[in-house]
Amino acid sequence: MTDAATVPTTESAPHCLVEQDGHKLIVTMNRPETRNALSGEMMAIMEEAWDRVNSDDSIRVCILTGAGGYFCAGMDLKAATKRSPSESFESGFDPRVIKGLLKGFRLTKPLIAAVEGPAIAGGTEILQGTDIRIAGESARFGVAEAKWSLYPMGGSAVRLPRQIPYTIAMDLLLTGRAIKAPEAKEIGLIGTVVPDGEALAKAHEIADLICANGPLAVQAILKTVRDSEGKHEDDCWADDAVVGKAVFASDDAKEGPRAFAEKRAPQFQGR
Ligand SMILES: C[C@H]([C@H](O)CC(=O)SCCNC(=O)CCNC(=O)[C@H](O)C(C)(C)COP(=O)(O)OP(=O)(O)OC[C@H]1O[C@@H](n2cnc3c(N)ncnc32)[C@H](O)[C@@H]1OP(=O)(O)O)[C@H]1CC[C@H]2[C@@H]3CCC4=CC(=O)CC[C@]4(C)[C@H]3CC[C@]12C
Repeated sequence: MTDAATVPTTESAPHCLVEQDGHKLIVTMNRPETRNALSGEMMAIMEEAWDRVNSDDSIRVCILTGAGGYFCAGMDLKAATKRSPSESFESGFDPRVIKGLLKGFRLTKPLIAAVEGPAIAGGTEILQGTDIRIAGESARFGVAEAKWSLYPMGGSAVRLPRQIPYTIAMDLLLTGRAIKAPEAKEIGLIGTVVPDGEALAKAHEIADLICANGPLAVQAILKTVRDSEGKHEDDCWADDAVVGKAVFASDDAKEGPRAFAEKRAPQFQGR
């Protein structure tokens, strides 16, 4: 496996690296000289990676990280000076679905974010499409778009107030100020703070725990959580039962209890 901190960082290097390590797919935004600002190329590679996560049964969990000790500084603001920011919407780009940023498109496998350094604007926006979020203690988060009279088109005006308390979401969205990892954990934007430089290792540790679990159970839990978002709980139980019964009917659901009784690690096949 390539170490993201040692990958080539010239403009000729791919803007995003995708590597499979056993059942894990690691997606690394790779433009460290711009703090991994999002480019069209980077977004296209991420879109392909998300399709691969959803379609490849050998992938059980995905990790999203950034090269060089940075997560992502959002849209490439310098590139945006070369033409009117709104021109991209005139050339067929439909912002109702921004797959690269996981807006209007969801993964069927868990996505873990490993954040070091800045995760600003689009960087904090894509974070909101991840399931488990780990950050080095000096990582910085914020939705800076309003500072440049831009709009958080990655979905934050809709998602952020659903993911963290309303008044804090409004403070972050309207001021554009950045917060450090301990505060981000306090408000529930991220789940775990580790010493700087250890976010990726922690993400692998958590990914390994998930990979050892029954993949059908993991994906079913994710599906129910996603499908029940925003619904009254009484409107969820019918689907919850269908999804749960399918997991209980699987070979893996026989293997799990058998492994427990035989005092050995289960060998799940995903069927
Ligand atoms: C619409 C969405 C989204 O909602 C909009 C945005 O994301 S707006 C982006 C706002 N970003 C910021 O405010 C961050 C700005 N940067 C900073 O504040 C700081 O640099 C930092 C805190 C990140 C780091 O600080 P440091 O002190 O550590 O480092 P610093 O010295 O400042 O920087 C080091 C060098 O890095 C350069 N740098 C940093 N950030 C950027 C940046 N954002 N862009 C360019 N360069 C950056 C800095 O200048 C330094 O360089 P030097 O040379 O050393 O000076 C949009 C989100 C994704 C968009 C889509 C992306 C793909 C597309 C491509 C197209 O062609 C069409 C459009 C689109 C589809 C596009 C559409 C909009 C989005 C969906």
